[in-house]
Amino acid sequence: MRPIDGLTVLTAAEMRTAEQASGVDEAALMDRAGAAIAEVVRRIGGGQEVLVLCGPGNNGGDGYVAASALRQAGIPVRVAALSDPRTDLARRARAGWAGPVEPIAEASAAPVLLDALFGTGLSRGLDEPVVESLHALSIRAVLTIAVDLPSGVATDSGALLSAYPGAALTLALGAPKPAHLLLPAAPLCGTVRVLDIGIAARSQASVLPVASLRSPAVDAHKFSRGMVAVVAGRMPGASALAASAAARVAGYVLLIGSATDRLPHAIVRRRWAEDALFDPRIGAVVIGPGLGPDEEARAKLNAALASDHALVIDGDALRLLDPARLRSRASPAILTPHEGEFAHLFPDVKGSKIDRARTAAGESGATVVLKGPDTIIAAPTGEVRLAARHVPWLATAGSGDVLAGLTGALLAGPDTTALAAASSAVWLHTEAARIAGPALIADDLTLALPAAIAQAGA
Ligand SMILES: NC(=O)C1=CN([C@@H]2O[C@H](COP(=O)(O)OP(=O)(O)OC[C@H]3O[C@@H](n4cnc5c(N)ncnc54)[C@H](OP(=O)(O)O)[C@@H]3O)[C@@H](O)[C@H]2O)[C@@H](O)CC1
Ligand SMILES: Nc1ncnc2c1ncn2[C@@H]1O[C@H](COP(=O)(O)OP(=O)(O)O)[C@@H](O)[C@H]1O
Ligand SMILES: [K+]
Repeated sequence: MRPIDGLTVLTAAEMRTAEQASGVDEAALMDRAGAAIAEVVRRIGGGQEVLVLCGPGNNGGDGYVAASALRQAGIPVRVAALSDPRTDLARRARAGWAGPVEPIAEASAAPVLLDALFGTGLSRGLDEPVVESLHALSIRAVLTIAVDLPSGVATDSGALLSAYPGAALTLALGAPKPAHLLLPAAPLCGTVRVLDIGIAARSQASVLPVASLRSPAVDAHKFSRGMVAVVAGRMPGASALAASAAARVAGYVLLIGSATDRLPHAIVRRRWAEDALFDPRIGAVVIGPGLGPDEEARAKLNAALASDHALVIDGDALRLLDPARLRSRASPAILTPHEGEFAHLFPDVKGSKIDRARTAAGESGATVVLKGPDTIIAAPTGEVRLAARHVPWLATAGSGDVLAGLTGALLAGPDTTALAAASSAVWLHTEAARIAGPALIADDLTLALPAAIAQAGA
C-alpha cells in the first residue's frame, strides 16, 4: 500500500492498456487485487464484520475475491450484490465465493463497508434506490473503503455521476486515476493509497511529488542563486507579497515600480522605466500581481514580452495577455490562471481540468498552472502534474501573489525547467499553508516558507 505522491496517473483507457501490456492474465490481476484489498481490510478493520457490496463488473469481481480472502482469514464477512456478474472474470470470482449473496436493498449494515460496486467502468449515474442503500449502509458503518474508486465518480474527469456518501479510504488498483485528485471526486475518496498489482504504469501525468530543493552550492553567490524582477503596478501590496515570497528562494529580488512601506529591506527597489528589464542578470520576471488593467500595465507587459527573460505571468497580466504572443518567444513562460482567468485566456478550450490545462499549454507553448483546490500544472510537451494535497485556507486574497513570486524565484534558479519550477512552487505553497495553519493570511505564507523549504530537503 503506497502513498500517491509522485506516482503516474492513469485514465481508465490507459489502465486497460497497462493491464493488457503487463503480460499477466486478467484473472491473476483480479486475484492479486482482491487479495491485496482483503489484507488492508483485515489489518485496519480490527476484526469487525465486513459487508462487501459487489457490482456487475470487474470492480464487483474484486469484491468477491476480497470477500473470499477475508473469510479464509477468519473475518466475519457478508456479500450483497447489485445484480448477477456480467463479465467472465466477475462470474469466476463470484463462483469462488462460498457464502450467500443478498440483494443490496435487503442487506443490513456492518461496521466495515467495502464498496466494490463500480470502478473504471462506470458509465452513468447509479439508480436512485442503489444510491439510497449505499448511503444508508455507509451512515451505519464505522469505516467505508472504496475499491479502486468511489462508486459514482467518473474516472477521468472526477465528475460526480451520482451522490456518494464519502469513503474514509480508497484503494486505487495499480495506479491513481484522475478522479482521485480532481474535484468534486477527490474529497469523497478520503485517503487514497495505491495497491501494487504488478502492472507498469506509463503516462504523461503524475501526482505532484514532494518538492526536492537543494541548499545553495558552497560556491554560490547571490546572482548564481537566481535574480528575479517583480514588476509592480496599481496595487503594490500584491507585488510586495510576490517579492517577499521570491526573496525566500532567490538570491536577489528586484521590485520594479511602486512599493509598500513594509517591503523587506532585502528587496531592491527600482522605478519603472522602459529599460528597467534590461539587466542580463535577471533570471525571471514576475508580472501580474497588482498590475492593474490600464495602459501603463499594458506597456509593462509589452516590455516583459519583448524581453528575453523567462516570465511568470499572473493576475491582471493574464487579462491583458494574448497567449499567441508567447509562441515566438525563445525563453519559457509560466501562466498561473485561476479558473476565471483561464476562461478569459482560453475561452474555447473545454474538457476535464486536465484536458483544458494540457490543451492550453500545447496551444500557447507556455507551462500552465491552472489553480484551484485541485491545481494542475501542464507543460507544452503534454506532461501534467496533479496536486494531491488540499489546504482550503489557501483560498485567501494574495495567496496567488505568493505563488507567482515563488514560481518566479524557482524559475530564475539554476538547472531547472518551467515544469519543475512550477511543480516545486505549488508544493511549497501548499506546504507553507499547512505550516501556517488555520486562519492564515497571505503574509503568513511568506513567513512559513523557510520551514516549508526545509521540509523539501534544503
Ligand atoms: N481488467 C482487469 O484486468 C482488472 C480490473 N480490475 C477491476 O475492474 C474494474 C473495472 O471493471 P469493469 O471494466 O468491468 O467496470 P466496473 O466499474 O466494474 O463496472 C462496469 C459494469 O457496470 C455496468 N454499469 C456501469 N455503470 C452502471 C450504472 N450506473 N448502473 C448499473 N450498471 C452500470 C456496466 O454496464 P454497461 O455500462 O455496459 O451497461 C458494466 O457491466 C476496475 O475498477 C478494477 O476494480 C482489477 O480487478 C484489476 C484487474
Ligand atoms: N479551496 C482551495 N483549496 C486549496 N487551495 C486553494 C483553494 N482556493 C484557492 N486555492 C489556491 O490559492 C491560490 C489563490 O490564487 P488566486 O485566486 O490567484 O488569488 P489572489 O489573486 O487573491 O492571490 C491558488 O494557488 C489556488 O490554487
Ligand atoms: K468502487
